[in-house]
Amino acid sequence: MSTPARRAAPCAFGTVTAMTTHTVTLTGLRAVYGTGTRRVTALDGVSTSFASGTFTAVMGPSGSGKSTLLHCAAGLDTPTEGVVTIDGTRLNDLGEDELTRLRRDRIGFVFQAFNLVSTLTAAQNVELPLRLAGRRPPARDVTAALDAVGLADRVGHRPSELSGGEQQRVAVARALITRPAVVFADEPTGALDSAASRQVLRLLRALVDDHGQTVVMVTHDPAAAAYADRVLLLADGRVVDELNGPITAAVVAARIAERETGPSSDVTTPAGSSW
Ligand SMILES: Nc1ncnc2c1ncn2[C@@H]1O[C@H](COP(=O)(O)OP(=O)(O)OP(=O)(O)O)[C@@H](O)[C@H]1O
Repeated sequence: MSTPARRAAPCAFGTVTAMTTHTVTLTGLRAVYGTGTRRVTALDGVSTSFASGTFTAVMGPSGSGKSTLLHCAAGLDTPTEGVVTIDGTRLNDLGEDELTRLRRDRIGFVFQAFNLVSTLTAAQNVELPLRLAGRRPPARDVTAALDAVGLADRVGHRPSELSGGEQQRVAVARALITRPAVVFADEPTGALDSAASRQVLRLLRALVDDHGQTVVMVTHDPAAAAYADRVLLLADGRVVDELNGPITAAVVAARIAERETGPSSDVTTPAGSSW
């Protein structure tokens, strides 16, 4: 699957291969909660990076540290140790106000529970991050954002007047309105039926392919992970496996099953996979 980070770019002297840059870099992340008998190591030395214009799925058993990884990478949580860099900025060096600004301006969030404001219309929800930053986006920008997620005809609808899939697409439009460096999605299809899930996943995929957006998504669902370019598998707070394209739901499911029960012989792994 081609992505903007890997595309060959034309230039005055012919064609050059674009260099991969990494929008998000995590180095030696540890996250420890509680003390004494209540002490939990949620992340235990995670180092990885997310290339610009790529789609990464983060998977692993319940309690393996997926949400903690996402929250630390997004500056919502502070790791006990380690460094997070987004778009060249070290989060560790930022004060609370600067961190709030970075989250608001450079990061898009999509959560399982859409988190829309029920009294606001779709358009008002989309423009909310900019309003909170004291900016008033032109109406055409808001309409364009809703158009991009296939909801140009739902601009004036309130969340209760939209289906779950439509609400999540409003949340994706809201995540994009600031043109963020990276979109973090925490189980974005967890509350959706399979048809609505596919729409949201196709949308995230299209953002990567057509606009060079960087997307990092936590999911439990191998079918959702199959939309990604790369799958990271966590266990006990560590990255224990990695799968690079071509990725199918069957391959992801087989790799997860292998980790739980040992190798299976009935699913073949495509060349290039590297768990
Ligand atoms: N604020 C916190 N205080 C104490 N322990 C926490 C906190 N946040 C997470 N943990 C613990 O850290 C571990 C990792 O949690 P995390 O939510 O990152 O896992 P997860 O892989 O996202 O799980 P799930 O798939 O169930 O959502 C768990 O054992 C959890 O109980």
